[in-house]
Amino acid sequence: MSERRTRDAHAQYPHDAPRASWRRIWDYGRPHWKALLVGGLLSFLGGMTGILQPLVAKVVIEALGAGESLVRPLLVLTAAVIGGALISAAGAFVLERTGQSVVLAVRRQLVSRLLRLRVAEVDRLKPGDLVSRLTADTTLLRTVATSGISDAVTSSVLLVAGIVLMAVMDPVLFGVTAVVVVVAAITMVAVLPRIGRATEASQAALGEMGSQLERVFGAFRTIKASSAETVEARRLDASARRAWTKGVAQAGWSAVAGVTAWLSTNVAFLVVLGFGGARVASGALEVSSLIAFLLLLFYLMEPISTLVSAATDLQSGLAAVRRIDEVGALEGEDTDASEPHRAAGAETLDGHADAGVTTPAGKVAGTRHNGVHRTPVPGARQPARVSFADVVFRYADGLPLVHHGVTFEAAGAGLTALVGPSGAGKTTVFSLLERFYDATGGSVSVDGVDVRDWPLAGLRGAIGYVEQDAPVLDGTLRDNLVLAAPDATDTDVEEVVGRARLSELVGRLPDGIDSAVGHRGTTLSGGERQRVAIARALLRRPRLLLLDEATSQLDAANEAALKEVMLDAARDTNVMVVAHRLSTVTSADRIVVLDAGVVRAVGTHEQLVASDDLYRDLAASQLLTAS
Ligand SMILES: Nc1ncnc2c1ncn2[C@@H]1O[C@H](COP(=O)(O)OP(=O)(O)OP(=O)(O)O)[C@@H](O)[C@H]1O
Repeated sequence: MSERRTRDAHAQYPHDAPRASWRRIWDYGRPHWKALLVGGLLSFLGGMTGILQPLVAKVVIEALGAGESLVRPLLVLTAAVIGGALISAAGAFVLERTGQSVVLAVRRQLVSRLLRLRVAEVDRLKPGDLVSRLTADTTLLRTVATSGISDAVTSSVLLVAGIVLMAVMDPVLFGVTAVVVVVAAITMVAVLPRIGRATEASQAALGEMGSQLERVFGAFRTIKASSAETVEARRLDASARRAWTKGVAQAGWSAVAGVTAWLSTNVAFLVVLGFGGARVASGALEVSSLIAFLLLLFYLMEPISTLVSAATDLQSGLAAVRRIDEVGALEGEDTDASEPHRAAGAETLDGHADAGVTTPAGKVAGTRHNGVHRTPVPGARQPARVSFADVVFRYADGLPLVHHGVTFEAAGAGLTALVGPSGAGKTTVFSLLERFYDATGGSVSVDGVDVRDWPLAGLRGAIGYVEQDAPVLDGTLRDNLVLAAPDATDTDVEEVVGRARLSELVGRLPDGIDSAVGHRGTTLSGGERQRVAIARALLRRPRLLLLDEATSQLDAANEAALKEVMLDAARDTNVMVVAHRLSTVTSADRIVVLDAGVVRAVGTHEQLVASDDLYRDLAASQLLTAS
């Protein structure tokens, strides 16, 4: 059951995601190799002082037997103990600091990657799971990519040094020890991969819990209103239990690894004591040599247990790396989308009135897009020309077609309304223009150039988009307004606040435009959120303004006022609206009637009332007649 769940979680990610390997963990540590080397060396030196102690102890015992002064060897021993502790502590700090740096670097990479994912990818993934990959999985990497690596290396070196010393000291006793250690090593090889698998399943269960939480808090009021707290708590509890079960399995296997290491050294200790004792009794071995051998074995316990926990951590790290790399294998957008808004605006504000001079990807002759952003020319802003030519589209393989060959033009300034029944594919038209998705067939073009040939930043910089549910982000009202136009001046903001009829709201809020609006704008009404979203889009001074049901929650007075704003904007901007309320669109310059993924008619309100049955029915159902 849980195996299946883990597989389900992976099924959303590409199958060609790289399999994590030890080398992959090293990839994370490599940029910090100098710090790793210093930290590793310090830890190694600290460990070496420990391993030298049996040799010094041998000297002390021999000095005791010979009646010599113990002061010197004891001073050396004390210096070795204190010095070793200090050196080990310094090494641990350097490694821990490096670990934090590794996590920071991975988180930065992941954040940048996540924000550049294609909308299509994010639409099908669970945000809670992505968040857990960014937080919990990167945290797992912290110790692994640094102290994990250095512990594995230093403990191995110490172990080898100890083994050589033991073999030199007494080959017979070493042979006895080796038998025990080999048995333990075989057990380890069987146990360690299970720790990795259990960790991965446990992390996946955590991610699932994050998704459930995100689901609950995304619709908290609905859950309350549906009295669904208990049911939802049960679902969350089930995820928590799965995480617990996997965590316990991981702890169980780690315990097996730990006890194997402990038993092997202790059994070896006892065997050496018995066997060595007999050899001392028979006169084949000096007492001091037996004590030194036993002490050496004793001191090797630490590198052995460190090696085991490093191997355990590395297995957990592999699990984390697999989950992080799965995000890396998701499809991202063209990197140019990260260009600053100003740069994007500069290009698009130049104005591309003439066909052929627009050069989004340098494909069309004329003014080349060569990375030099010309200063915007006031008044030179030209409305965008939009054209859909036989566009065929489905959201994903296996899903039905949404557009079956959509063709229409919306060229230049003016108001174009997309109307039609629910599910006809109106919002999808906007998603294709913004390149959230790419057409399966046909061509979507802006200014005569296929949107796929535009630099993304340039394309999106030309568009102001108000989504259907007018999202408002946590932050202040000002943060929300300048989101798409960070360089807007106070005067610009004030002007747009007035145009979007937000002045009264700003006057009422305790800190005016700098008041916090709460998570998802919960302190605002639905209509206020829509006006904020419209103001945000207007502030960008777009050449193409897309409004998806942008006035659906406004009262009559505000709707009428924003209709004026829309018509005003349409004088020098290509404004496209999706509206169910035909009152919003009667004055549109052109109305495109979409039905079941095809354009069935284009015309003005009067023309369509006269010529198109579906439009006439839509108009009649809203008590509208041609004026
Ligand atoms: N992300 C998506 N993944 C899969 N299918 C989707 C996705 N978004 C929309 N659809 C489907 O595509 C079809 C068209 O959706 P679209 O949102 O474009 O319709 P619409 O005309 O805007 O509808 P409405 O007026 O109800 O908003 C619908 O059948 C919808 O279920």
